[in-house]
This record gives sequence, C-alpha cells and structure tokens, in this order.
Amino acid sequence: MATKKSVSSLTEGDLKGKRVFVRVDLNVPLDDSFKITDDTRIRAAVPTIKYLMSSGARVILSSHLGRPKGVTPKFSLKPLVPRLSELLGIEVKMADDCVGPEVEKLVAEIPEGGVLLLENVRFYKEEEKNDPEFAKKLASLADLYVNDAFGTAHRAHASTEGVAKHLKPAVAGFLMQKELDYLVGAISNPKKPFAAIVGGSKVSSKIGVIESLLEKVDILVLGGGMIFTFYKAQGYAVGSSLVEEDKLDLATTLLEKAKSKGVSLLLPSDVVIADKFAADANSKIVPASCIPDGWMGLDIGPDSIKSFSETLDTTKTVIWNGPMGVFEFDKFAVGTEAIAKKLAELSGKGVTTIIGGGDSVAAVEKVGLADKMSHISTGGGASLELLEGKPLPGVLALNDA
Ligand SMILES: Nc1ncnc2c1ncn2[C@@H]1O[C@H](COP(=O)(O)OP(=O)(O)O)[C@@H](O)[C@H]1O
Ligand SMILES: O=C(OP(=O)(O)O)[C@H](O)COP(=O)(O)O
Repeated sequence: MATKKSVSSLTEGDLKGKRVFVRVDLNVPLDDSFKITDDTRIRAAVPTIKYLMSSGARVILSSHLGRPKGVTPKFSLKPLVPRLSELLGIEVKMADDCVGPEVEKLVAEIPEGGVLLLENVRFYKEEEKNDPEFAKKLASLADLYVNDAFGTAHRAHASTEGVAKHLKPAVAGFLMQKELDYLVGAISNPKKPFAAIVGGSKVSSKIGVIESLLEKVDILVLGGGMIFTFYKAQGYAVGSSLVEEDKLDLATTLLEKAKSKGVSLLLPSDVVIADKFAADANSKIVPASCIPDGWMGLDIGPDSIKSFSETLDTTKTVIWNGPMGVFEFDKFAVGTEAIAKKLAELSGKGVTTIIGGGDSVAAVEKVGLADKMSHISTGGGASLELLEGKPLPGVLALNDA
C-alpha cells in the first residue's frame, strides 16, 4: 500500500473552523448496565481528536458499536459520552442520529474546537452496504475526512470507505498511522532476527497469516489449539485435543514450507492436558507426542516455555497473534502469561514487540503488561488481514502522501 497522507500534515491553517468527519472505532465492550469494561479504543482515539480540537477544527465523530440490525437502543453510543468528555476535557455533544436535518443543525452549532458524536452509524443498513447515497449524506456534513478507525479499516463501509470519495483531503489519523507503522513497517523491514508467535484455536483461521509470515520471519513459534493438527499430521497421539481433520495435509505442507525457506519452526515439546474442557479439569503435563485417550491439550508445558523463551531471547523483533492455551481458564493460562512476561522483558531490552490484536491483547492486558509492549493493536480482524498482506479498504481510500 502506498503511504497515506496523515492528519499530522494538516496545519492550523488547513483545519481552523473546518468541519472534520472523523471515523473512529469506539466499538468497546459494555456490561449489562452499559458500563465500559475496557476503554482502550476510546483512549486510542484521543490524540487525533485533541490535535483537531487544538487546531480549531469542528470535530464530527462517527463510529459503530456492535452489529445492530436497524436502530437498537442497546447499541447506542450514548454510554460513551461521559468517558469521552472526561478524556477530552470538554463536554462532548451527542446527536440522536448520524444523518438528516437534526444532525445538520447540531453540526452547524459545533464551535471551533468542539466535538459532536454521531449516533451508531450501523443503525443504517446502508453503512455496511457501502451505499453511495448514504456515504454522500455523511460526507455532506463535513469539509474533510480523517479515518482513525484502524479496527474497522478492513471493512469497506460507507463511513470507512465510501465517504472518503467525497471529501478532500481524506487522511489517516494518528492511531491509524501508528498501527500501519508497526504492522506494515516493522514487519516489512524488521530488525533481525525476526520471530512470529502464532497461537489461537484453529489453524484454519491463521493459514493466511502463517503463510505470509513464513516469507518474512527467521523463527516461527506455534502454540494454542492449532498445534494438535500439526501433531496429528506427524502421526502423534493427540487424545481428544482440538484437531481439524481436513487441515492435516495443510499442516504438513506448512512444515515443509518452513523447512524449505530456512525458517526455524518451533512446536511445543510438552503440553498441559486436561480430562475435560473446564476451568476445574484435572490436569497433568506430558510430552507432546503422547497425549492419552480421553485427555486434551489446553496449554503449552514448562519445557516448551523454557525453550520458546530461550529462542525469543535471540530476537530483535517479535510479533505475537493468538494465545498459547485456553487462557480464559487460570489453570491453562500459564503458557500465555509466560510468553506475555517474556515479551515485556524483551521490550525493556530494546526488542520491538508487537501484539497483533484479538485474544493475545486480552491476555497481555489480563497480566497488566500492556504498557510494556512496543505496540498493541486495537484491531483483531484488521491486524490479521494486514499480517496476511491484504490491503485494507479504509486505508486504500485515503489520499496518498
Ligand atoms: N489448546 C487449545 N484448545 C482449545 N482452544 C484453545 C487452545 N488454545 C487456545 N485456545 C483458544 O483459542 C481462542 C483464541 O483463538 P483465536 O480467536 O484464533 O485467537 P485470536 O483472537 O488471538 O486471533 C481462545 O479462546 C483460546 O481459549
Ligand atoms: O471489534 C472489531 O473487530 P475485532 O473484534 O476483529 O477487533 C471492529 O470494531 C470491527 O467490528 P466488526 O467485526 O463488527 O466489523
């Protein structure tokens, strides 16, 4: 992807008094009483908004929340207003809609440096359809466009893609820029040795990532549920571990590919097995090659942690996507937590550590090490697509630098 124009290239002269449509990803988790349980994405959106505010722009914020089918009060963005106001240090106004005369009136009232949050853009089915007329309506609210919604950049929707065709300039926000710098920049031009750690439940959901990373890394460490498909392909006994029977040939091909490319591929040498898929399951540690019938592997074992750690000690860049085990159960979170701690330690020694979204981020946050990493992505699906080498529609639509 060509380098895109950044909001940082816009001066006060470009922004003062201008209406700026800013697509952010405020898709944060809310509990049953609409309390925000993780505000990371709101905090991540702040630098761009503050930059625009301090340049005297009139800021129109647009986001989705969840996957509503039509207007659904429980997916309203209203519960986010207090936290957003607190972080920005001003009273953020909220519109009940995202297009139409009422919204136009509220937009006209935004003072220089003020912020208006539009209601959930997915209340309109036209958003996900990238309907050109709807995109035009959104665009008609503003003079220029900033896309800072990295988490939604893999979607070609009206507010992430269509709207960019109608507003000039259409630029990347600071968060978008940072995500691209790390997930594209650091990976296409890494300090070597460069290692990738890929885990998670299934090999089928990570094929594209593994294949793409095999072209770039020196070391590939595999963990999580996907390893059992690799073991079974090698003829090991896997008990009742998670196996994708239709991906056995693929696993063999990936192992061969790693070999032919000179990539050092590490699978765990021992695993923690359980007699049922439950937090209170009985567990024991066994060599990875002999899991008894009726038992399933739910984490990597201590020898694997040791050898993975020793290998990671030799690296200068590490990217991690997907947990090493069922980290949601404390008993099987040890491997994932050990990797998180290892990466935090390596960051302190100058190694670039990138956490590529999804559950690995949740795992790093669970152990309180998020601020120790070089970069933690705010996008699960988006970071996976980037790592697979796919261009993101929300980025493609922006003006070239
Ligand atoms: N050995 C395992 N058996 C079954 N599920 C596993 C195992 N290891 C990890 N998982 C599960 O994988 C899930 C995350 O997988 P995935 O969605 O592919 O990762 P990510 O969200 O990081 O991309 C977690 O819910 C975790 O419990
Ligand atoms: O939370 C999101 O994606 P993610 O869970 O893959 O990080 C984004 O807000 C995109 O949401 P979507 O997958 O409903 O388009």
